[in-house]
Amino acid sequence: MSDAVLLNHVIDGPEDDAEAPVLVLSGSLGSTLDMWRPNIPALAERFRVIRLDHRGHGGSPVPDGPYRMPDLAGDVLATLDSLGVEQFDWCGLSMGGMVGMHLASEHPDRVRRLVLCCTSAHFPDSTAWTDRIAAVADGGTAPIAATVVERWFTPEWAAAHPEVVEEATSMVAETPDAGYLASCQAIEVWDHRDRLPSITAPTLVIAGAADPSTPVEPHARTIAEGIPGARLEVLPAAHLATIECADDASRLIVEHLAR
Ligand SMILES: O=C(O)CCC(=O)CC(=O)O
Repeated sequence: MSDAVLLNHVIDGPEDDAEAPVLVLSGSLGSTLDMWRPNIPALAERFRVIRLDHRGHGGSPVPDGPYRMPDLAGDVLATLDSLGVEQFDWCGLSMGGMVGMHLASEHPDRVRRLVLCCTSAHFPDSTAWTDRIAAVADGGTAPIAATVVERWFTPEWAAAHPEVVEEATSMVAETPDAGYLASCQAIEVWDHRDRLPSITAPTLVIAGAADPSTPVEPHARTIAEGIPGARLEVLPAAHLATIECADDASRLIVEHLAR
Protein backbone atom coordinates (compact mmCIF):
# COMPACT_ATOMS: atom_id res chain seq x y z
CA MET A 1 0.00 0.00 0.00
CA SER A 2 1.31 3.48 -0.80
CA ASP A 3 1.08 6.58 1.42
CA ALA A 4 -2.28 8.33 1.53
CA VAL A 5 -2.68 11.67 -0.22
CA LEU A 6 -5.24 14.39 0.51
CA LEU A 7 -7.82 14.58 -2.25
CA ASN A 8 -9.19 17.57 -4.11
CA HIS A 9 -12.83 17.97 -3.10
CA VAL A 10 -15.83 20.29 -3.23
CA ILE A 11 -18.49 20.57 -0.52
CA ASP A 12 -22.12 21.45 -1.33
CA GLY A 13 -25.11 21.79 0.99
CA PRO A 14 -25.01 22.61 4.71
CA GLU A 15 -21.53 23.57 5.97
CA ASP A 16 -21.93 21.71 9.25
CA ASP A 17 -22.47 17.96 9.58
CA ALA A 18 -24.61 18.64 12.66
CA GLU A 19 -27.18 20.10 10.21
CA ALA A 20 -27.15 17.30 7.64
CA PRO A 21 -25.54 13.87 7.23
CA VAL A 22 -22.39 13.67 5.10
CA LEU A 23 -22.73 12.02 1.70
CA VAL A 24 -19.50 11.32 -0.19
CA LEU A 25 -19.66 11.07 -4.01
CA SER A 26 -16.93 9.23 -5.86
CA GLY A 27 -16.74 8.87 -9.61
CA SER A 28 -15.58 6.63 -12.42
CA LEU A 29 -12.20 6.05 -13.94
CA GLY A 30 -11.33 9.10 -16.09
CA SER A 31 -13.85 11.42 -14.44
CA THR A 32 -13.61 14.42 -12.13
CA LEU A 33 -15.93 15.53 -9.38
CA ASP A 34 -17.79 17.53 -12.05
CA MET A 35 -19.50 14.31 -13.17
CA TRP A 36 -21.88 14.72 -10.21
CA ARG A 37 -23.03 18.22 -11.20
CA PRO A 38 -26.48 17.06 -12.45
CA ASN A 39 -27.18 15.37 -9.11
CA ILE A 40 -26.03 18.13 -6.77
CA PRO A 41 -29.25 20.21 -6.59
CA ALA A 42 -31.31 17.22 -5.38
CA LEU A 43 -28.62 15.77 -3.08
CA ALA A 44 -27.39 19.00 -1.47
CA GLU A 45 -30.93 19.78 -0.24
CA ARG A 46 -30.70 16.83 2.16
CA PHE A 47 -26.99 16.14 2.66
CA ARG A 48 -23.66 17.80 3.23
CA VAL A 49 -22.23 16.51 -0.05
CA ILE A 50 -18.48 15.98 -0.36
CA ARG A 51 -17.38 15.02 -3.88
CA LEU A 52 -13.84 13.85 -4.46
CA ASP A 53 -11.29 13.47 -7.23
CA HIS A 54 -9.48 10.19 -6.65
CA ARG A 55 -5.68 10.13 -6.83
CA GLY A 56 -4.46 10.49 -10.39
CA HIS A 57 -7.64 12.34 -11.37
CA GLY A 58 -8.84 15.94 -11.64
CA GLY A 59 -7.19 18.25 -9.13
CA SER A 60 -5.82 15.51 -6.84
CA PRO A 61 -2.17 14.50 -6.56
CA VAL A 62 -0.78 11.88 -8.96
CA PRO A 63 1.46 9.58 -6.88
CA ASP A 64 3.49 6.95 -8.68
CA GLY A 65 1.61 3.77 -9.56
CA PRO A 66 0.55 1.07 -9.67
CA TYR A 67 -2.42 1.88 -7.43
CA ARG A 68 -4.54 -0.61 -5.53
CA MET A 69 -8.11 -0.11 -4.27
CA PRO A 70 -6.95 0.11 -0.60
CA ASP A 71 -4.73 3.05 -1.66
CA LEU A 72 -7.72 4.92 -3.06
CA ALA A 73 -9.74 4.13 0.06
CA GLY A 74 -6.87 5.26 2.31
CA ASP A 75 -6.85 8.65 0.54
CA VAL A 76 -10.58 9.00 1.16
CA LEU A 77 -10.23 8.28 4.88
CA ALA A 78 -7.25 10.65 5.24
CA THR A 79 -9.21 13.40 3.47
CA LEU A 80 -12.35 12.86 5.55
CA ASP A 81 -10.24 12.72 8.73
CA SER A 82 -8.76 16.10 7.77
CA LEU A 83 -12.33 17.44 7.49
CA GLY A 84 -13.33 15.94 10.85
CA VAL A 85 -15.82 13.53 9.23
CA GLU A 86 -16.15 10.24 11.10
CA GLN A 87 -19.25 8.55 9.58
CA PHE A 88 -20.63 9.05 6.09
CA ASP A 89 -22.95 7.72 3.42
CA TRP A 90 -21.19 6.70 0.20
CA CYS A 91 -22.36 6.86 -3.38
CA GLY A 92 -19.79 5.73 -5.92
CA LEU A 93 -20.01 4.99 -9.62
CA SER A 94 -17.86 2.28 -11.19
CA MET A 95 -14.34 2.79 -9.75
CA GLY A 96 -16.00 4.92 -7.07
CA GLY A 97 -18.28 1.99 -6.27
CA MET A 98 -15.25 -0.30 -5.94
CA VAL A 99 -13.72 2.10 -3.40
CA GLY A 100 -17.07 2.13 -1.60
CA MET A 101 -17.19 -1.68 -1.41
CA HIS A 102 -13.68 -1.72 0.03
CA LEU A 103 -14.52 0.95 2.61
CA ALA A 104 -17.76 -0.76 3.63
CA SER A 105 -16.18 -4.19 4.15
CA GLU A 106 -12.87 -3.10 5.67
CA HIS A 107 -14.01 0.02 7.61
CA PRO A 108 -17.63 -0.78 8.49
CA ASP A 109 -17.60 1.68 11.40
CA ARG A 110 -17.16 4.58 8.94
CA VAL A 111 -19.80 3.79 6.29
CA ARG A 112 -23.45 4.32 7.21
CA ARG A 113 -25.25 3.51 3.96
CA LEU A 114 -23.99 2.57 0.53
CA VAL A 115 -25.07 3.29 -3.04
CA LEU A 116 -23.14 1.37 -5.70
CA CYS A 117 -23.75 2.58 -9.26
CA CYS A 118 -22.70 0.82 -12.48
CA THR A 119 -19.86 -1.00 -10.80
CA SER A 120 -18.26 -4.39 -10.36
CA ALA A 121 -16.74 -6.61 -7.69
CA HIS A 122 -14.49 -8.22 -10.33
CA PHE A 123 -13.80 -8.04 -14.08
CA PRO A 124 -13.36 -11.59 -15.38
CA ASP A 125 -11.60 -10.45 -18.59
CA SER A 126 -8.32 -8.99 -17.38
CA THR A 127 -6.99 -8.75 -20.96
CA ALA A 128 -9.31 -5.78 -21.57
CA TRP A 129 -7.41 -3.98 -18.80
CA THR A 130 -4.01 -5.14 -20.02
CA ASP A 131 -4.89 -3.78 -23.47
CA ARG A 132 -6.16 -0.46 -22.08
CA ILE A 133 -3.02 -0.07 -19.93
CA ALA A 134 -0.87 -0.70 -23.02
CA ALA A 135 -2.87 1.84 -25.07
CA VAL A 136 -2.50 4.55 -22.41
CA ALA A 137 1.19 3.75 -21.93
CA ASP A 138 1.58 4.15 -25.67
CA GLY A 139 -0.49 7.26 -26.44
CA GLY A 140 -1.97 8.66 -23.23
CA THR A 141 -5.66 9.21 -22.46
CA ALA A 142 -6.52 11.54 -25.35
CA PRO A 143 -6.67 8.86 -28.11
CA ILE A 144 -8.95 6.58 -26.05
CA ALA A 145 -11.28 9.30 -24.73
CA ALA A 146 -13.97 9.15 -27.44
CA THR A 147 -14.16 5.33 -27.28
CA VAL A 148 -14.46 5.40 -23.48
CA VAL A 149 -17.27 7.96 -23.62
CA GLU A 150 -19.16 5.86 -26.22
CA ARG A 151 -19.72 3.43 -23.35
CA TRP A 152 -20.87 6.16 -20.96
CA PHE A 153 -24.14 7.16 -22.71
CA THR A 154 -26.63 5.39 -24.95
CA PRO A 155 -26.35 6.49 -28.61
CA GLU A 156 -29.80 8.14 -28.54
CA TRP A 157 -29.04 10.14 -25.40
CA ALA A 158 -25.57 11.10 -26.66
CA ALA A 159 -27.06 12.38 -29.94
CA ALA A 160 -29.48 14.57 -27.99
CA HIS A 161 -26.78 15.90 -25.60
CA PRO A 162 -23.67 16.61 -27.71
CA GLU A 163 -22.41 19.22 -25.22
CA VAL A 164 -22.34 16.62 -22.41
CA VAL A 165 -20.49 14.17 -24.65
CA GLU A 166 -17.95 16.85 -25.55
CA GLU A 167 -17.37 17.77 -21.91
CA ALA A 168 -17.06 14.11 -20.89
CA THR A 169 -14.57 13.43 -23.69
CA SER A 170 -12.41 16.37 -22.54
CA MET A 171 -12.63 15.11 -18.96
CA VAL A 172 -11.16 11.73 -19.95
CA ALA A 173 -8.58 13.27 -22.30
CA GLU A 174 -7.42 15.66 -19.55
CA THR A 175 -7.04 12.91 -16.92
CA PRO A 176 -3.31 12.59 -16.22
CA ASP A 177 -1.95 9.67 -18.25
CA ALA A 178 -0.01 8.26 -15.28
CA GLY A 179 -3.03 8.53 -12.97
CA TYR A 180 -5.38 6.85 -15.44
CA LEU A 181 -2.91 4.04 -16.14
CA ALA A 182 -2.19 3.39 -12.44
CA SER A 183 -5.96 3.34 -11.72
CA CYS A 184 -6.47 0.76 -14.51
CA GLN A 185 -3.87 -1.35 -12.71
CA ALA A 186 -5.99 -1.15 -9.54
CA ILE A 187 -9.09 -2.32 -11.43
CA GLU A 188 -7.15 -5.04 -13.28
CA VAL A 189 -6.44 -6.92 -10.03
CA TRP A 190 -9.65 -5.94 -8.20
CA ASP A 191 -11.59 -8.92 -6.87
CA HIS A 192 -13.88 -8.22 -3.94
CA ARG A 193 -16.39 -11.04 -4.48
CA ASP A 194 -15.39 -12.91 -1.30
CA ARG A 195 -15.78 -9.77 0.82
CA LEU A 196 -19.31 -8.85 -0.28
CA PRO A 197 -21.09 -10.98 2.38
CA SER A 198 -19.25 -9.06 5.12
CA ILE A 199 -20.76 -5.70 4.11
CA THR A 200 -23.33 -4.64 6.70
CA ALA A 201 -24.19 -1.15 5.44
CA PRO A 202 -27.68 -1.08 3.87
CA THR A 203 -26.91 -1.10 0.15
CA LEU A 204 -28.65 0.05 -3.00
CA VAL A 205 -27.19 -1.15 -6.31
CA ILE A 206 -28.04 0.98 -9.35
CA ALA A 207 -27.30 -0.43 -12.80
CA GLY A 208 -27.74 0.76 -16.37
CA ALA A 209 -29.81 -1.56 -18.57
CA ALA A 210 -27.59 -0.60 -21.54
CA ASP A 211 -24.25 -0.38 -19.70
CA PRO A 212 -21.60 -2.11 -21.83
CA SER A 213 -18.84 -1.61 -19.23
CA THR A 214 -20.50 -3.18 -16.16
CA PRO A 215 -23.62 -4.92 -17.48
CA VAL A 216 -26.30 -5.97 -14.99
CA GLU A 217 -25.34 -9.60 -15.69
CA PRO A 218 -23.02 -10.49 -14.09
CA HIS A 219 -21.76 -7.29 -12.43
CA ALA A 220 -24.72 -5.65 -10.64
CA ARG A 221 -26.38 -9.02 -9.98
CA THR A 222 -23.24 -10.42 -8.31
CA ILE A 223 -23.04 -7.41 -5.99
CA ALA A 224 -26.76 -7.35 -5.19
CA GLU A 225 -26.78 -11.08 -4.42
CA GLY A 226 -23.48 -10.93 -2.52
CA ILE A 227 -24.26 -8.11 -0.09
CA PRO A 228 -26.86 -9.19 2.49
CA GLY A 229 -30.15 -7.37 1.97
CA ALA A 230 -28.94 -5.29 -1.01
CA ARG A 231 -31.58 -3.97 -3.43
CA LEU A 232 -31.06 -3.66 -7.21
CA GLU A 233 -32.60 -0.93 -9.38
CA VAL A 234 -32.01 -0.82 -13.14
CA LEU A 235 -32.26 2.48 -15.03
CA PRO A 236 -32.58 2.90 -18.83
CA ALA A 237 -29.02 4.17 -19.30
CA ALA A 238 -25.46 3.22 -20.23
CA HIS A 239 -22.43 3.39 -17.87
CA LEU A 240 -22.90 6.89 -16.46
CA ALA A 241 -26.48 6.30 -15.39
CA THR A 242 -26.28 9.06 -12.78
CA ILE A 243 -25.90 11.57 -15.63
CA GLU A 244 -28.13 9.98 -18.26
CA CYS A 245 -30.96 9.38 -15.76
CA ALA A 246 -29.95 12.12 -13.33
CA ASP A 247 -33.40 12.78 -11.84
CA ASP A 248 -34.28 9.11 -11.28
CA ALA A 249 -30.81 8.30 -9.96
CA SER A 250 -30.89 11.24 -7.53
CA ARG A 251 -34.36 10.22 -6.35
CA LEU A 252 -33.26 6.61 -5.74
CA ILE A 253 -30.16 7.79 -3.87
CA VAL A 254 -32.15 10.18 -1.62
CA GLU A 255 -34.86 7.57 -0.95
CA HIS A 256 -32.30 4.92 0.01
CA LEU A 257 -30.23 7.19 2.24
CA ALA A 258 -33.27 8.71 3.96
CA ARG A 259 -34.70 5.35 5.04
O1 LIG B 1 -15.67 3.40 -15.22
C1 LIG B 1 -14.87 2.89 -14.41
O2 LIG B 1 -14.57 3.47 -13.34
C2 LIG B 1 -14.27 1.56 -14.65
C3 LIG B 1 -14.92 0.80 -15.75
C4 LIG B 1 -14.58 1.43 -17.03
O3 LIG B 1 -13.45 1.64 -17.31
C5 LIG B 1 -15.64 1.86 -17.91
C6 LIG B 1 -15.18 1.96 -19.32
O4 LIG B 1 -14.37 2.81 -19.65
O5 LIG B 1 -15.63 1.13 -20.08
